[in-house]
Amino acid sequence: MLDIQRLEKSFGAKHAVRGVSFRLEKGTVLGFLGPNGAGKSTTMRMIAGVLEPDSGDALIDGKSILSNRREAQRALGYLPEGAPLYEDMTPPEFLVFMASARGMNGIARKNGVERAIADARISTVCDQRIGSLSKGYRRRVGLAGAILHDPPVLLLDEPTDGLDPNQKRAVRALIARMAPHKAILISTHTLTEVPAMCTRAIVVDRGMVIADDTPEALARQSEDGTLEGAFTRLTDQAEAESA
Ligand SMILES: Nc1ncnc2c1ncn2[C@@H]1O[C@H](COP(=O)(O)OP(=O)(O)OP(=O)(O)O)[C@@H](O)[C@H]1O
Repeated sequence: MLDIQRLEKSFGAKHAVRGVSFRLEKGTVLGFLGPNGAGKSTTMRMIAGVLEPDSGDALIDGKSILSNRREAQRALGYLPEGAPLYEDMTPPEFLVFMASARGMNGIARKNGVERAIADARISTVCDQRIGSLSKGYRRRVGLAGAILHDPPVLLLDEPTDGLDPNQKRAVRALIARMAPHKAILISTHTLTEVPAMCTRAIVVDRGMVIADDTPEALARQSEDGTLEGAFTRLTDQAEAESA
């Protein structure tokens, strides 16, 4: 469903993403982990077609984000980091706008907006302007925008960032409900939620994939048996190897 092929990106002298490749099948929730500045958001932006790679490609449901961007983006729901939203709109206005931009009309648009509002649990804030919402609710409006057209592939950049524990649980439950029918890539710094949420985890460091396994197998690589321990060991090791 998602086939990432040797993506590369530099910003001036900074080689941010260095040949990242992986494949993701339906039913997989992949935790995309790595220290600050590892290249996670840059990789996700290239997959989403909002940043041009220097080389490499991403096939979304078989469609190239470079040569068939429109079709590829149709198969993709993307929650960017920070989720820039239209502050003066209410959530339903924003979702109708997004749905129209995606070519959804009539009953399909109405049903899509209603389903996204219910799934993201934002019905209680539908009368408020997005600009007046708390960080957590804005994140959930962004999430509603990403799932609006029920795409087979989801790219969620820190979806639980800024959410309180109840909202985090609600988002994890939503991801679990969607998981059997989709391929989902999630970046997060909250390692404790990875075993419960993800069936697989990739660790990137300095723009390269340095580990790819189940969260349980990764955790077993650490002395204390935790994913945090494995993360520290792997990323410290990467630092030592490149020193
Ligand atoms: N537009 C840009 N211009 C210049 N450098 C950039 C740009 N975007 C990202 N970078 C650099 O590329 C590297 C990777 O950044 P990226 O945001 O992809 O990391 P990340 O893994 O998502 O980090 P975080 O966990 O902090 O969000 C960093 O060194 C960053 O400073």
